[in-house]
Parts: sequence; structure tokens; C-alpha cells
Amino acid sequence: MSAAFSFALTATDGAARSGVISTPRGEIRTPAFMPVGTAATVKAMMPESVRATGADILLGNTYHLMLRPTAERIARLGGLHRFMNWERPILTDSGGFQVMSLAELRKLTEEGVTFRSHIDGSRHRLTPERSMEIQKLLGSDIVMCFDECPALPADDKRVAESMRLSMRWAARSKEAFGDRPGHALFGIQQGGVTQELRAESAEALRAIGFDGYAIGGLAVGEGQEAMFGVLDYAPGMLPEDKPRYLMGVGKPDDIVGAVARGVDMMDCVLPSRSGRTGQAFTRRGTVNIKNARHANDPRPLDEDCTCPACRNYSRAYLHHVFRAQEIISSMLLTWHNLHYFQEIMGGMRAAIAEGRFAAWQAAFHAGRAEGDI
Ligand SMILES: CC1(C)O[C@H]2[C@@H](O1)[C@@]1(COC(C)(C)O1)O[C@@H]2CNc1nc2cc3nc(N)[nH]c(=O)c3cc2[nH]1
Repeated sequence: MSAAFSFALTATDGAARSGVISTPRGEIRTPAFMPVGTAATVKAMMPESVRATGADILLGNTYHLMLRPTAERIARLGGLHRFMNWERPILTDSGGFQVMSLAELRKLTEEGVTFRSHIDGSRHRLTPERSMEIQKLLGSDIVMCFDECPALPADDKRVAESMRLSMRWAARSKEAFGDRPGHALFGIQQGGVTQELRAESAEALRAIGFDGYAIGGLAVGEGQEAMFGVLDYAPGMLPEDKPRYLMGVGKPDDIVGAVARGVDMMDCVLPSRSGRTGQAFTRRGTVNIKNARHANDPRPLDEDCTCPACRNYSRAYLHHVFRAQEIISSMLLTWHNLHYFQEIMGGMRAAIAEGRFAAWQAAFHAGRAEGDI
């Protein structure tokens, strides 16, 4: 265990990188995928099961936890790690994005955002200072700056104004975060899909100085082509010796393309959310288990997968329990999806370390059929 927070790059292969983030709560192998534990749980998973899939770190959300059960209550109970029985690293998002995508009656000013809870309509305010306070109360190991992520489509003027507000909020976040050895504060690059604005944002964040740098403002419906277009230049704008975190991504081929372009960390609700809606990701493509053609199929989701769902259950069984809306359906499909996402990450880490990432990426794409398999 490290007393401090540090990042060591161990190999590069083209733009792809592998490394290790050391924290007082354990190491994070990069490139890393972070399962999303929004309301202090990765839905349908026990923490020990999340760890068994290969996850080194998981994500929590300021927005959800400030509303319920409140950060103050979690702090009184020993912090988020103790509360949810996950003693490894936790990264928490800062709340701005979730306010804009989930809350009602939002009012945005230079000071911050006021909004009504989507749960009970109660009034709340988030500012850079309050977001830092909440993430400190939670005990988060990696804290995200409070930022504003503009909804797309947005014209350049709106994107520029929003980015510059986020940069002012980044400075306030840094000031409020203070000096917390063993804890990290990540800045978040904004600027939409406009290279000049992305460059301005990167320079502003470098001038403030952070322990890591996120690429925000993407995976908001722009599509993979536009996202990759930004990733062709945005990671290289950020300090090479710090972790680069792409927020909210994504599907398996999004993740592979992002790592190929220099991204070190990602998070996405997709594997867990899809697990609950009957969609399984496999190396040969996706399986929509609710389809009738799986009703008599004795095969596992994926013959080559070693997860508990694939070792012990048939597609026929998974089809049955999904149709019957049995809780085990969400458990097994979520476990499989998270296991598969971590298998992709482990495969990329090894391939980068051995200088064979291009071959690994070609094999990844060659094995996949489009659509439902
Ligand atoms: C809100 C929820 C559950 O998270 C998913 C999913 O809906 C949804 C909603 O629209 C689609 C695209 C369909 O996916 O976008 C989320 C995944 N994309 C994403 N997460 C992000 C989180 C972020 N956090 C901060 N602080 N700043 C950002 O710029 C930021 C950008 C992000 N982009």
C-alpha cells in the first residue's frame, strides 16, 4: 500500500499506455475500467463479486449520495468504503453532470447549480466548494472537480462559455480541495468537439495542476465517430505523466478505441445496466437473452468465458429467469458483463506491456459479429 497517490507508466505501444496508480487503499492497474456504484452499490452485485470480476476501483456519485442517504450520514457511519464494504479505491464524480441529466428545475449561475431532487423534489445547491466537501465526507480516494457538461447539440459559443465556467470552477475546486496526502483531485477537460476549445481547456487545467486529468463532455450522444475524432488529439493535450480518464465510456469497442488513443481509465453504467435489461456482451458480439431462440439452448453465453454465469448456467436457464423476472437474472448477467469488461482490460494491459496491442486489437475486432448472436 502506498501512503501517497502516484502514477507510474510501465509501457507504451503506439498511443496506448499501461501503468499502475498507487493509492493508500491499493493499486489500480491501467488501463482500468471502473464499475459504477452510483448509490453505494454496483447494482445486483456484492462488493466481493465486483472484486472477483477483476475490478481494482469503483465509482460513486456525489449527486445521488448527497440526496440519499446524504454525505453527512455516510461520514457519521465511517465513510463510503466502510458503508458499502468496499475497502479498495473509490472515485466519485462531482455531481454536475448528474444534476444536468437527472435533476429537475435546475438553475445554473457562476456560483453553482440549484436544483430539485429527482427523488423527493427537495431543493439543493451544488457549488465547487460543496462538491469538494461532499466528496471529502464520503472519503473518496479520487475526487473529481465540479464542472458543467453542456448537453449536445450546442453551438461553439455555448460550448466555449460552458468550458470557461468549468475552468473557473476547477480553480475553485482545487482551492477547496486543499492539501490531502493520499487523496487525488482530477481536473476535467471540456470543449465539446472543438479542438481549439479542448486545447484552451487543457492549458487552463495544466496551469492549475491536478493529480489526474479527465476528458469530459463526451459520451453524451455525439456518437463513436465524433468521440474518436476528439480522442485522436485530446489525450495528447494532457500531461503525459498523469492518468487520463475518459468519463462515461462505454461499449466494448468504444473502450478498445479509447485505450488505443491513450486513455488510461474509464467508467460506464453499460455493463451493469445492460445486465439488468438482458443484454450480455461477449467476445463474439452481444446476446439479447430474452429472444425466444435462446429458450432451449444448452450452451453458455460464451464457451470461452470463465465467469460463474458461463461456467454453471445455460442460455436456456438465463432466458427463463430473465423472462420470469427473477433477481438471479440481473445477478448473473451483470456479473458476466463486468467480468467480460475486465477481461478486455486485462487483455489490453498484457498486450501493451508485450508490445502487441495492434495484433490484440485486430483479433478483438475479427472475433466480433455485429448485432445479436
Ligand atoms: C446519466 C447516465 C446514467 O450516465 C450515462 C448515461 O446516462 C448517458 C446519458 O446519455 C447517454 C449518452 C445515453 O448515456 O451518459 C452517461 C455516460 N456518459 C457520460 N457520463 C459522464 C459523466 C461526466 N461527469 C462529469 N463530472 N463531467 C463530464 O463531462 C461527464 C461526461 C459524461 N458522459
